[in-house]
Amino acid sequence: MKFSERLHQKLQPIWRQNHAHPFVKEMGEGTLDKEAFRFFMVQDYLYLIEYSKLFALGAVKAENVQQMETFASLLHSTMNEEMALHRQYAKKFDITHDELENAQPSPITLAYTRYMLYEAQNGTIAELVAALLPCMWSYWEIGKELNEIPGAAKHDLYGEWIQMYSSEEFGQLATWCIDLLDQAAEGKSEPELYKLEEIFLNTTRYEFMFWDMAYYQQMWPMDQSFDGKKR
Ligand SMILES: Cc1ncc(CO)c(N)n1
Repeated sequence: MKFSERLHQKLQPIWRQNHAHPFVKEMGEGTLDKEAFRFFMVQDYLYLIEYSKLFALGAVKAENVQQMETFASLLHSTMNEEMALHRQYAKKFDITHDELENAQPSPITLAYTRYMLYEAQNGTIAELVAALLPCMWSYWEIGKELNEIPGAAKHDLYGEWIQMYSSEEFGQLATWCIDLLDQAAEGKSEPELYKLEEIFLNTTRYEFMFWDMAYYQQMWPMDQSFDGKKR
């Protein structure tokens, strides 16, 4: 069995909780609070900036030119295609360039991105990919699942999101990451594979917390007087 299949099987119960999160469900039904989605889009934009750096680090740690090309393509697609979706939504929501530039990460955005960056910077290429794979893979699965709901992909607000993440292009990126992990896990010992599982589990957990953070629009609890603007 491929390592990715083993992970997928083992973590099914936790994986399912991500799909069942009210944010995801309500996006599919078209009933999600607009403000929660706006909050999500801003935080996800900040998330993707840091996430892109994992691909850059992947290119540095790549073990051959072909892997390097894959990471370069992933970096390019994330910054130019996936983030284009966020810029488009920003226009729809009247989120100005200034607001996006000055936006501050929520505690979960900060914790999640820094955790991934820590593993990417300090770990092997396999650990780097284990950290980023749940992101790509779960969004692709969620996109496809929501796309099955009649009318969901045509929804005024959430339709474009569903179209993006259920697209073949996005599926291709997710497949590349799955293949990268299977390649990198080849020949590894059980303790090393266990470490990969642990990282994959942690970012899967963070995925759930990211939905939760957006659904409840959670920022820091006590510093409303600090607006975070760069002066
Ligand atoms: C939090 C999060 N996870 C995964 C993706 C998919 O790239 C995303 N855009 N945001």
